[in-house]
Amino acid sequence: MIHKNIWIVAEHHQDIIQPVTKQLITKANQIKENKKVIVVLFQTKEQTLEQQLINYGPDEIITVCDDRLKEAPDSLIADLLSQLNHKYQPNSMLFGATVIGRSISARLQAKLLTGLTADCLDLKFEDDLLIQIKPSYGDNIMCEIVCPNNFPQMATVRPNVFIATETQSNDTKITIVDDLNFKESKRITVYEEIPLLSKSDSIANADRVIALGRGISGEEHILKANLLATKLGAKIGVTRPLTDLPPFSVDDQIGQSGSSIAPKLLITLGVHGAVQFTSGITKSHYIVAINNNPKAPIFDVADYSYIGDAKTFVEALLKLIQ
Ligand SMILES: Cc1cc2nc3c(=O)[nH]c(=O)nc-3n(C[C@H](O)[C@H](O)[C@H](O)COP(=O)(O)OP(=O)(O)OC[C@H]3O[C@@H](n4cnc5c(N)ncnc54)[C@H](O)[C@@H]3O)c2cc1C
Repeated sequence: MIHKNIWIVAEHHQDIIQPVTKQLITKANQIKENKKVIVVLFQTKEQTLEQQLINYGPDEIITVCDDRLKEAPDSLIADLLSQLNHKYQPNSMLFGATVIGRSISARLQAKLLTGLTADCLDLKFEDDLLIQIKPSYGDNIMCEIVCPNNFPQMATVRPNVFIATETQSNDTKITIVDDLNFKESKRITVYEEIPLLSKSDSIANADRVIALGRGISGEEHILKANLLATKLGAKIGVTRPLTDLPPFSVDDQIGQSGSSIAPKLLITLGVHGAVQFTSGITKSHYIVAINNNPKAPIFDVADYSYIGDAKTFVEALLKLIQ
């Protein structure tokens, strides 16, 4: 079926399919209408990562199993995807907006001379047209981008803007492709693989998060908030102004230009609630907001509110749970 299928390019590290791939499968299943959701999986012969994908109910997995993929640079993966695209002609191709997803998708888009929307926060279809929704104009508006004249329609999507849901379905078709042309490129030799512990992954996947804003900056208060986080088993995230303060960096930032989080419990301390921050916390289950300004917009999204001094609140809570 030409231009009818939604492709998701699977990302995996150390034999683990990344959460963004599962999130994209769930989202694609929700919006697919009459299209099929197909995951493209590149793996070595000893890897068997299909089951981790089947749990999320794609209609089909197209897998390329080849030991040359172990050391494949992003340019080779883009070339293989280009060959697959010419063979199957999908409607759209989705990637995680990760370092790898961004690198491969941009290379592929240049080869295929089609459009690519980076960093989408939402997707929907109008018939076969993929509506790619992302912030624009300094993140002040959400705009809808379409690519009506070229296929595939390509987008990268920020991790954690969708929730991955496992399904019971067991009828995923597996298609093995073994006739691709691997262009010789021996530019990379992998000697060892060490997992990179990214702080942004850890707040994005944390069950409990304490978010610090400008209303609680100051070394002593940050130390106390850290102590509270340790006691609650929470990770610390920050608003953008605090990324300029040691020990924080952009890796710790929550919001539109930082990480989207989905914890069961989020406590915000001295956070105003600018839309650029709140757009990254919409998937939180319970939000407890502490701010000394009763008109702070953070209270509009909070389940529980405390109007008062965030430092006093932290000290009182520390006494309660010691
Ligand atoms: C293009 C763009 C992208 C952006 N992306 C992001 C992003 O991803 N994430 C992000 O966070 N921001 C982002 N911003 C910045 C955002 O607009 C806000 O400026 C920022 O979120 C404000 O951070 P804040 O709430 O810590 O600080 P402030 O706005 O200064 O708010 C501090 C709050 O603390 C309260 N307060 C003060 N003292 C106390 C106290 N003792 N106890 C309790 N409360 C107190 C104040 O009442 C106030 O509400 C972006 C901005 C732009 C233009």
